[in-house]
Amino acid sequence: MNQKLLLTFNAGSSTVKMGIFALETGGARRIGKGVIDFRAEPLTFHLVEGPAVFDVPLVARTDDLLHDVLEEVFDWLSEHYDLDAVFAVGHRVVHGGDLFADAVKVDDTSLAGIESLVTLAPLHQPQNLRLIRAITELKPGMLQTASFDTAFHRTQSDTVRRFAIPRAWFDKGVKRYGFHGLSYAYIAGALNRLEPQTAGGRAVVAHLGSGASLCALEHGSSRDTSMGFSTIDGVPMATRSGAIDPGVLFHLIDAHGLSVKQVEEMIYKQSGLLGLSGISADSRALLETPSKAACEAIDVFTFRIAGEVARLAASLGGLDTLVFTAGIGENQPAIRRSVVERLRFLGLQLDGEANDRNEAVISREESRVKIRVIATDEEQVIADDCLRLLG
Ligand SMILES: Nc1ncnc2c1ncn2[C@@H]1O[C@H](COP(=O)(O)OP(=O)(O)O)[C@@H](O)[C@H]1O
Ligand SMILES: CC(=O)OP(=O)(O)O
Ligand SMILES: [Mg+2]
Repeated sequence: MNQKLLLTFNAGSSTVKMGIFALETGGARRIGKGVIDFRAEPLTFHLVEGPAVFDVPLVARTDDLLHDVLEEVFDWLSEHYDLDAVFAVGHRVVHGGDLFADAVKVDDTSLAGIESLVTLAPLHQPQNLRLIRAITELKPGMLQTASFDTAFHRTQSDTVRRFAIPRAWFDKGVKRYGFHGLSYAYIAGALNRLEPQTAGGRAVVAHLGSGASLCALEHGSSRDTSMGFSTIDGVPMATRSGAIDPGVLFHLIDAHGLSVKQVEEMIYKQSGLLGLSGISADSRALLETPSKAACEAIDVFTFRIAGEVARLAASLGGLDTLVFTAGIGENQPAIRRSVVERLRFLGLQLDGEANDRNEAVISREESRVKIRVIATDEEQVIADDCLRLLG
């Protein structure tokens, strides 16, 4: 009998990451990964199968229905894998609000719940829903599960989750939820394997990708995080502003006549590294560009990240471990160096050579805080959730 397969979808703000997992005794083992890059023109499917890497330009366009894109990707995948052996599909869904404390099977009820949260994550939730619907259409009867970014943060106290606005709004759901929970769950598991006694103790994890946030972990449980009600809050990102004085938004609307939609577009899509530099949303490009604006964009980015590490350390009452993860955190030594240098006053000491080589531990022996680089794997968390739910 053919080996059973499981697919995972992780729709972020700019890419859809796919995982192909084989079912084995003991769990799901990754055998392939793909990325559909919505920033590329033409749309590109990037497949990694062991040591082999394929880059396939797609005929489908960015504005085509996702199901056209997926059909083309599945055609391509079927040359490498027996797609008839796929027994389930697991999805990352960014917002679970107060409705979902854990991963769920997708059915009419859970789908309605996911849909009711669209306005809370306009950059992500619609894409998550489009993927679920496209699979339902392309593979009728396929078992699907949803794993929520927000669920990991449900261990936070109400003090952390409250905004200082009239308290009735908290009861109506206006509160800090936190995101990137699948990534933090993976890192908490990795810290637990590395340091079984303490799971890193009081740890701050910096998830720095296109979207970026930081999380305060106490022995592996979330206590605080930089993203709050929406995926805008916290540190600046590729195209999102990060936390901004709400007075700026009132001013743009009242004094400059911008519509709420225009402000939303600006804050989600034209700000962050892109807005600050006027050059690129990709920190790689900015580090290579010798211009004042590019330098300033990186400076603001690392300044705000270091500030958030210090705030979260205060939230934890101390700091034992700092972890860098996601695209930038795992691969960009210059950004890590700049963040850590700003935190020397907290006793952080970087091993410059280990940092330049992207090693697993990049702090010096005498550093008061251990600094680690851990590659995150949100798809593994989705696959594990999916297996657990479907038994
Ligand atoms: N190999 C790499 N080297 C340097 N930077 C990278 C690399 N891969 C990704 N990045 C950086 O990480 C960002 C994307 O991170 P990622 O975690 O994949 O984000 P997301 O899941 O939010 O799309 C890119 O914009 C780029 O700046
Ligand atoms: C929540 C979020 O910002 O996700 P991503 O980094 O994948 O865009
Ligand atoms: Mg991501």
